[in-house]
Amino acid sequence: MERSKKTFKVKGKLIGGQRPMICIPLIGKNTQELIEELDVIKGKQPDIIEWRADYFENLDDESKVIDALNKISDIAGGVPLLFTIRSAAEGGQKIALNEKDKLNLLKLLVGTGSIDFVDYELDNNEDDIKYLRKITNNHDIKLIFSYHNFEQTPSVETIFEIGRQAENYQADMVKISVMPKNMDDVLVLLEATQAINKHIKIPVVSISMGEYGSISRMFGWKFGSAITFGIGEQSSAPGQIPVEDLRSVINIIEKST
Ligand SMILES: O=C1C[C@@](O)(C(=O)O)C[C@@H](O)[C@@H]1O
Repeated sequence: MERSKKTFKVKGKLIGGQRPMICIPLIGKNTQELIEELDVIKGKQPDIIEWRADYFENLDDESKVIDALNKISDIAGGVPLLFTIRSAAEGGQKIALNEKDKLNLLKLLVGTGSIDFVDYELDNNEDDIKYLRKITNNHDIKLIFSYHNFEQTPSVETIFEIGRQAENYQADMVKISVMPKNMDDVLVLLEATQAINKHIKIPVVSISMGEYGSISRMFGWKFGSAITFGIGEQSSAPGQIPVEDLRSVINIIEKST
């Protein structure tokens, strides 16, 4: 496979290399739930843990967020932490913060040194995207620009352009998660993944969601997807499969190819 893209390491984990990283999302709504979830998840040895903070019921209370983050970071130990407040428009929970509050919170968290990556939707305002790139760069935190479509799978060309847009905004990676209506759509996502992997210089994470798409979570990495999301305790998106199954399939494919 042609590989002109940049890879990078976070806490010793190679992102964008030959083997996909397994990420487990945390979706607890309070600190206690997060700790319990994390205890289970830690035992499953994820490469990355994602805190989907849009599920956290006290997101509008900075001290509670910092307290939860400190606890998560302590328990996670050396496992890289991805911080995501998924927007409601792209499948996240409704939150009490407006975009300005959200950016202020992100600025605060980026300065703590406890998170390794931030995910932010490409659909956001251009000034906000550039601002977030600036503050994450200042703290050497990796930034993922993402796109989610729970309705359909856009064309290969449109998905490719999303990758290009993220690269132009100087993302460290691009994440694209789309809903297929049939297996043709799954192929569209895989073809676009391969094109981005070949021609765009940042690692791509791609997901075809739902029942049709769940196979993309198992072998999308062979087409260039750098991270796959699996269920540790609870699913955070349609079509996710348990991490144990994901790891078995990846091992089998790796052994036989
Ligand atoms: O963007 C993604 C991908 C995802 O939506 C999935 O389909 O596995 C799961 C989310 O938690 C994560 O933020």
